[in-house]
Amino acid sequence: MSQWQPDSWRSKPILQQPVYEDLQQLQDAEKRLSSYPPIVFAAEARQLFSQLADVSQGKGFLLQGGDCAESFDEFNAPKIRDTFKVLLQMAVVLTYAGKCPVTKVARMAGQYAKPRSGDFETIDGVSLPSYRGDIINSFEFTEAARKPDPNRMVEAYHRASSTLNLLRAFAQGGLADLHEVNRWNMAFVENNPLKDRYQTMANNLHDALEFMSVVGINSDNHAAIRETHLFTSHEALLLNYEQALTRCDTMTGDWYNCSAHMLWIGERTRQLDHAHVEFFRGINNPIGVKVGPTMQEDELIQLIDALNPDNLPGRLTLITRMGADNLADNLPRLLRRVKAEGRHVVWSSDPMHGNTFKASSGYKTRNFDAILREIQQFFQVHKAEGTHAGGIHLEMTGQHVTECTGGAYKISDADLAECYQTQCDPRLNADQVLEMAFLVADHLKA
Ligand SMILES: O=C[C@H](O)[C@H](O)COP(=O)(O)O
Ligand SMILES: C=C(OP(=O)(O)O)C(=O)O
Repeated sequence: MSQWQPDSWRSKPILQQPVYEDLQQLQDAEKRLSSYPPIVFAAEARQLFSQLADVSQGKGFLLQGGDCAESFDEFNAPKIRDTFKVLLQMAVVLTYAGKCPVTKVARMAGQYAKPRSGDFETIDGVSLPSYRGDIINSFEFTEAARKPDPNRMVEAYHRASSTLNLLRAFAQGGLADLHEVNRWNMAFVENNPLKDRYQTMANNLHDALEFMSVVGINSDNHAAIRETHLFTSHEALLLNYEQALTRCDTMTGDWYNCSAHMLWIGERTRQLDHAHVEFFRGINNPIGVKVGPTMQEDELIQLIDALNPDNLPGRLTLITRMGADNLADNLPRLLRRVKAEGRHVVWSSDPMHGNTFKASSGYKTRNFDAILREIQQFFQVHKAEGTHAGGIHLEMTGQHVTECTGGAYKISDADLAECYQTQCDPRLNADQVLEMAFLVADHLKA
C-alpha cells in the first residue's frame, strides 16, 4: 500500500464533491485554513477513542445526534442550546436505564456538507446544481446561490469554532447540571400526551438524584453531577476542508483531523479504492462508516481492515442504516461475519436514512414508528447474535419542527408544512427524540 499523506486522497477517484470554478480561490481558502488553529485537540479525540473502546466491549453506549445539516442562517445560541439540552436529556435517560456510561457525540460544530442523490434539482422546469450543504453552496434556489464558493469553508470553520466554544461553556459552566437535566425531563413527561408511559422511569430517575443529594453527592462536591463531556462529529465529505484541518499532533507525532473529535464516511463515498477511505486510513481519530443494506460481508471485512488494520477497539464505529424493512435480512449476516473474524467495532444504529420517503404533501419525511422499529430490530438482532448493540445515531433537533410524522403528538402529513425547516433531511423534533430515548431505554434495560 502506498504511503499515506494528508493529501494522498487527491490521486484517488472521488464522489460527491463540488466543482469549484476558481481554483486559485480554492487554494487560497485551503491555505488560510491550514494556518488557523485546530478546532479540537488531539488528546480529546484520544479520550473519545478510549470511551468507544469500552463501548465496543459492551461496557457503554454511544449516543450520536444532531442536525442533518447545520445551517449558516440558523446559527444562534438558542438553537445550539436546545439541541445540547435534548442530547443531555436523552443521555441521562439512557444512562439510568442501561446502567452504563453513555458517550455523547453531537452532529454539530462542522456538520455542513451533504452528499446528494442527484447533482441537479429541478423546480418548475428550472434545473440548478443541488444544494450540498452550507460549506459548499447556499440553499436558496438561484444560480448564484447554488454556485460552490470556497470561501464558505472559511466561514464554516469560524461557525464550527464558535459552536464548539458555546458547547464547551454549556458542558462545563453549569447548564449540564444533572439536577437541571432532570427538571427538563420531568417537564417533558408532565406535558406529554403519553405521560403515563414515561412517568415511572422519570420518577425513578428523580428519586435516584434525590437520594444522592441526601447522602451528600451533589453539584457542589461532584464534578460528574455538575459537568459533562460532549464530543463533536460530522461527515468528513469535503476533503479540501478536512485536509486543511489535519495536523500532526506534537505529543504523539500522529496525524489527527482536528475539525472534530469523530468523523464518519457516508454510505455514498465508502468505496475501498476511493479518496475518502484513503484519507480516513491515515487520521488517528475515532471514525465511523455508514453501512447500508447492500453491504456484502467480504466487502465489509476489507473496509474494516483498510480503516483499522491493527484492529484497535474504539477506532471504528459501523453505523448501520438499513431501513426497518431490510434490517432483519441484512444485519445478522454482517454481525456473524465480523464476530467470526474477531474484528473489534462499535455497532451503532442510524434508523433515519433507510426510512425516508416522500409524503403525499410532497415533503421528504420519516415516520416515528418506522424509526423506532429499526432501533427495536437492531437490539433484537444483536441479542440473538450475542453482539453488543452499541449505540444510536439520530438526525434530530431541540426545536419544535414538524419534519417527521408520528410520535405522541401524532404529526400527520398535513402537519408537515407547519414548521418544516430542514435544508436536507427530516429530523426528529425535541418531543419525538425524547420519546425515542424513553422507548430505547426499555431495550437498554432489558
Ligand atoms: O442526509 C443524507 C443525504 O444527504 C440525503 O439523504 C440525500 O438526500 P437526497 O436524496 O434528497 O439528495
Ligand atoms: C448522509 C448521511 O447518511 P448516509 O451516508 O447514511 O446516507 C448523513 O448521516 O448525513
